[in-house]
Amino acid sequence: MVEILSAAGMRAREAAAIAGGAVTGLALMERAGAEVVAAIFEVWPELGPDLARDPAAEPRRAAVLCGPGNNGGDGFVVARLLHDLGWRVEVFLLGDPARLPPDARRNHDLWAARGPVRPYLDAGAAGAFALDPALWREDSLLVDALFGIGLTRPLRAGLAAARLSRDTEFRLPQGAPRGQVAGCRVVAVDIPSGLCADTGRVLRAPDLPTDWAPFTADLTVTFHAPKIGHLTAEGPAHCGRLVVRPIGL
Ligand SMILES: NC(=O)C1=CN([C@@H]2O[C@H](COP(=O)(O)OP(=O)(O)OC[C@H]3O[C@@H](n4cnc5c(N)ncnc54)[C@H](O)[C@@H]3O)[C@@H](O)[C@H]2O)[C@@H](O)CC1
Ligand SMILES: [K+]
Repeated sequence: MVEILSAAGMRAREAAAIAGGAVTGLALMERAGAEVVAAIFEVWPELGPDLARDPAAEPRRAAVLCGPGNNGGDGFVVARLLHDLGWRVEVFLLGDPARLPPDARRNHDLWAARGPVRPYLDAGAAGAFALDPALWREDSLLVDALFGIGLTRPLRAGLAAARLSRDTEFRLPQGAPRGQVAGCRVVAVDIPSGLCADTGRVLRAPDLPTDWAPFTADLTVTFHAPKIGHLTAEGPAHCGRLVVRPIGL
């Protein structure tokens, strides 16, 4: 029988493994990020490390959106691994690096030795996350690592920022279209940000525009077991292809 977990159930698994000394949180995060990258290449082998690729060819591109918790930490791992495979990676952080939890902070710092961390939102600005649509292609990746199973409060308008899905425009929070990103592939780390892992519903604050939706992923890579939110309510419409990968729990 397939095991389906709540957020609390997943946390209990992780906590038991860490408390039993079988693994550290940092090792779990490294595995989670590595499994996301492995799943990307498994689902889209045409994106995989290709030693025969023309060294003069333009590198593939990824934008990684990292949130303020350990989901963001997974994102920093993904960014580092793709970078080290020769991808051109842009990283955006929602929040203050100094307030990241320790494992996420460690992976932030490992990334920061490789490239800049740009703000996902600018104080007072409509939104800092913006990519030049001309540079984004069908083999580019947008990695959504803003929130995972730790999304506990309703999303407010200011945080909802850009919405992006394949073949649609991406928008700033106020809804102004910013351009087309033709065919860019969207990968959600653990769960598309904005969905509650226990209900599959978007956690909406009253000020969230009614037409706002979480990133619609082409691929969602979750860890150990599917969560209730992947399979119910608004979950299936936002997850795209759901891949469950082991992380050693
Ligand atoms: N050891 C671990 O706990 C592991 C966690 N992993 C990853 O970590 C994730 C869980 O990490 P966390 O528990 O840190 O949770 P998240 O990273 O999902 O989110 C928590 C952060 O989001 C903030 N937040 C919650 N709701 C918000 C809202 N509406 N608006 C703004 N901010 C909000 C919280 O204040 C907190 O800073 C998993 O989904 C998975 O991706 C994996 O790395 C495997 C190991
Ligand atoms: K996510």
